Amino acid sequence: MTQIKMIVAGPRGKMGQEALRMIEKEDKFKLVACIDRKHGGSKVKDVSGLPASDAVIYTDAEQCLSEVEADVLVDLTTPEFGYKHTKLALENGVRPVVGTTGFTEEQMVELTNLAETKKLGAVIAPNFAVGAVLMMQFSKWAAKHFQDVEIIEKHHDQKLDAPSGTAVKTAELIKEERESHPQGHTDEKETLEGARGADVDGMKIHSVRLPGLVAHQEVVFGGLGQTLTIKHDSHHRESFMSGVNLAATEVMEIDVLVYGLEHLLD
Ligand SMILES: NC(=O)c1ccc[n+]([C@@H]2O[C@H](COP(=O)([O-])OP(=O)(O)OC[C@H]3O[C@@H](n4cnc5c(N)ncnc54)[C@H](O)[C@@H]3O)[C@@H](O)[C@H]2O)c1
Ligand SMILES: O=C(O)C1=N[C@H](C(=O)O)CCC1
Repeated sequence: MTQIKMIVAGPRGKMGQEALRMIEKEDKFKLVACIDRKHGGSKVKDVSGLPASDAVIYTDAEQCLSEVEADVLVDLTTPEFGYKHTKLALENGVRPVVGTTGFTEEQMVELTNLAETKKLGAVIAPNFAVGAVLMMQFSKWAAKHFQDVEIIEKHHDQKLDAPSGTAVKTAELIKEERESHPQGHTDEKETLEGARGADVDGMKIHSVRLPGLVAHQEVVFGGLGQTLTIKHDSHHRESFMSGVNLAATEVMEIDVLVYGLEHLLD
């Protein structure tokens, strides 16, 4: 069996550690290197808490992606470095699988064009949990029948970006079905700035950040005499790993960038 050779960026992070455990368990994957801010030149197995792998850690992403023979980069870092790593991967013929959220629209367009030029598969998925992908798809469907909606996303308090990538993607999917219009009372005034949340075409997004949370979202639709709430909870980061596994496998079969795991699910 030909193994898929993987680089993981952000191996000591909450998601990075889960990804290393998932890769270690799967015969079809082989960890060949990691990109980290620390421990350059060390082996993964020499860093406390990481699996027993001989893969070498690089602090220079460009050096790693140009020197190491790899098929896939899994990026689980920060918006700033995730973008840089994804671009470097594509420039060096490595297929990116990106969980990092918070990319701008301009960055998404640039990366999509770069993948097309290079004829390389790439996956950028704001949420790798299958339940969250279904929650987003159900919300798109519900938006055909309910025009008024608010999104409440709740995450742990170490998250850098707001709103979450999942909330942004959910709003984009709903926009495909919902006529742009203001919601709430026409004379509505905020007496405390931000009280009504962020605005996307009149629909509102509210971001909650608290210790104890992992990743949660409620999409609340309102109609005459009824509401519909579509809710998903990730209680553990293991919930994302079947999606990372699927993306790292399927990215080898495509030659364009896809945004969202739904493009790879049956
Ligand atoms: N798509 C999904 O399903 C999903 C799920 C969870 C988290 N996320 C996203 O994944 C990212 C990581 O989340 P997390 O909870 O693991 O965060 P985290 O803060 O626990 O981990 C981030 C890691 O990135 C490392 N890092 C930062 N800059 C780096 C650089 N230049 N080179 C290499 N490593 C670098 C940090 O040292 C840290 O270990 C975030 O953007 C988050 O929004 C996505
Ligand atoms: O922990 C995070 O950060 C998460 N971010 C994703 C997002 O921004 O949508 C979703 C899963 C967890």
